[in-house]
Amino acid sequence: MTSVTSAGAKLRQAIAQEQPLQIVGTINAYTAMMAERVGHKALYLSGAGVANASFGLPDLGMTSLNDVCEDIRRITGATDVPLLVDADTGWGGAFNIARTVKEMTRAGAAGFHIEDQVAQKRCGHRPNKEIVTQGEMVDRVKAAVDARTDEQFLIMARTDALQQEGLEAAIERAQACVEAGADAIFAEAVHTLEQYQAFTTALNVPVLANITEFGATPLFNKDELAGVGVKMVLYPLSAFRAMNKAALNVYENILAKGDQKDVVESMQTRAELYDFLNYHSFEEKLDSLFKK
Ligand SMILES: C[C@](O)(C(=O)O)[C@H](CC(=O)O)C(=O)O
Ligand SMILES: [Mg+2]
Repeated sequence: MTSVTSAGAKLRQAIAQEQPLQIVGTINAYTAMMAERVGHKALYLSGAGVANASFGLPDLGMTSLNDVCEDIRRITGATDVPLLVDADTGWGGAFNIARTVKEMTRAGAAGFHIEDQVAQKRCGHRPNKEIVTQGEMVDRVKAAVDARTDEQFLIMARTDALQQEGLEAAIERAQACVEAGADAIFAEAVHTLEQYQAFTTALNVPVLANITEFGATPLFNKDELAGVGVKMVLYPLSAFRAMNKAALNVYENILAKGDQKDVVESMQTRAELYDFLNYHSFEEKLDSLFKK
């Protein structure tokens, strides 16, 4: 096996090895550690996740490059698994996109996806999205490819064109992005396996399926997606949604009952928490460094 050095190289290797590669959203460093421990080979930092979880904001292009880089650093500082990052629209013109590539690489990201929505973007599964021209999207990709400091950093082009312009136009955009140097394609808000098949047949780079809940895409199984040539399956906010529901239940219970006895069963124990954190090895280090 060739030696793997950069985060980008690790992500490319994972895409080549896993069929398809499952990429799970991790909202913070600790959930990333749990995902790593149970065996996930690729992690994801969601733009919606940064906005919702870190800032209490909707996913409408209100967070900045620095906001996202802070969360990247926290996750890549705690795990060795490659992290794919949501770069939304790249936050501006060619030079801004170049900074996005460089800063995300410095923060430890393995790759990003950049999309063809207008700056005032929306969640990909909401109605009334607006997209930039194919030419402008191709320029975004070119700027990203040109700015790479780690040649293995994965540049994934996301197209939101299916909703407004239909399948053929979306595929044509994706092809233009590949010609401009995109390493992979994120086909957003796809409805059927046949549509995924059309993307994968037309493209000679890996295609990602975004299997986000309560959206436009049915919850296809990874084997169904592999069957139509999809190489990466994304679960951007699945754990976040589950965490939110669990937390809400705890808050409501404490208020209603005056204690948390009824919800303790739903909690991760202190021992489990410490295990994922390698807490005891830190304590042992303290003991050996500062023996009384
Ligand atoms: C993948 C996504 O871009 C994200 O920010 O996680 C979102 C996910 C979601 O809102 O469910 C998107 O698909 O736009
Ligand atoms: Mg997003």
